[in-house]
Amino acid sequence: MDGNRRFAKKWKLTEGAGHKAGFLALMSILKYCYEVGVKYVTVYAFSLDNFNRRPDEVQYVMELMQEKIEGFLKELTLVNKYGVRVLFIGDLKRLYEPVRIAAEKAMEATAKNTNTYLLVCVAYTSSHEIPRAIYESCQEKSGGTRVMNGNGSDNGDYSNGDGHAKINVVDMEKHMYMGVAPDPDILVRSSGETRLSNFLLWQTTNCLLYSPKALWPEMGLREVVWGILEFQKNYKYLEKKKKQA
Ligand SMILES: CC(C)=CCC/C(C)=C/CC/C(C)=C/COP(=O)(O)OP(=O)(O)O
Repeated sequence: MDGNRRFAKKWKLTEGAGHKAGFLALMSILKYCYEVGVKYVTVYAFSLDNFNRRPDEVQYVMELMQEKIEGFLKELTLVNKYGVRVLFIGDLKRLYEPVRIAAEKAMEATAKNTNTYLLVCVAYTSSHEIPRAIYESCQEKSGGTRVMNGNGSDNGDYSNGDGHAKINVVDMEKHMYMGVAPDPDILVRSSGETRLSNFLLWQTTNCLLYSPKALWPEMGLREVVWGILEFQKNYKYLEKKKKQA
């Protein structure tokens, strides 16, 4: 969701108002996605790197998240009627505690829904997710026992006993935060940016990158429809690439 602060600057608003406008845009995009039948939507709401921003901005975004998740919890009847399951993805212990508590409540309250999935990446970066999945996979394979490697020195490897941790893609995907969802078909980055910024690096090998010029708060139905048309145009090619992988 790139461009909240630039949107604020453009309209001479406070930075916080830019983030609020970003949240409103998110709500309308989610509604359009629901209407056109997108089953999985993943949003990059706050990266681990975003914690390095000015403390007052971090606090503002955390408070905004808390307010919105708590508001969401008050609408559970409607949420469950539409069958929306919400999952917060990332190193949740890095969140401000009230946000983490509200996020955990939202996950628990929607855990049985299967109609549509909203994955909210918070305190997330791929460069945290991938090494963590390697570590967890190795630990699982070695039964959590730290063993000596081949030359007898304990270098911190987790191994199955012969000096090598035998992990594969299936092990890794089991331990990825994003293992709960299929790989995305389209990655939308607003503001015309084409950098991935440490988002879903493992999951986007055969994914279409779509980068509309609109700043995130300006995103609307036009961008959703255009993104889907772009995907349809490239569908056969992307499917062929997936099969070759
Ligand atoms: C509950 C829930 C999902 C809440 C979402 C809250 C929200 C809108 C978070 C976005 C924060 C953020 C770092 C946006 C990126 O724009 P930017 O600040 O990097 O803007 P810039 O690219 O113009 O600098």
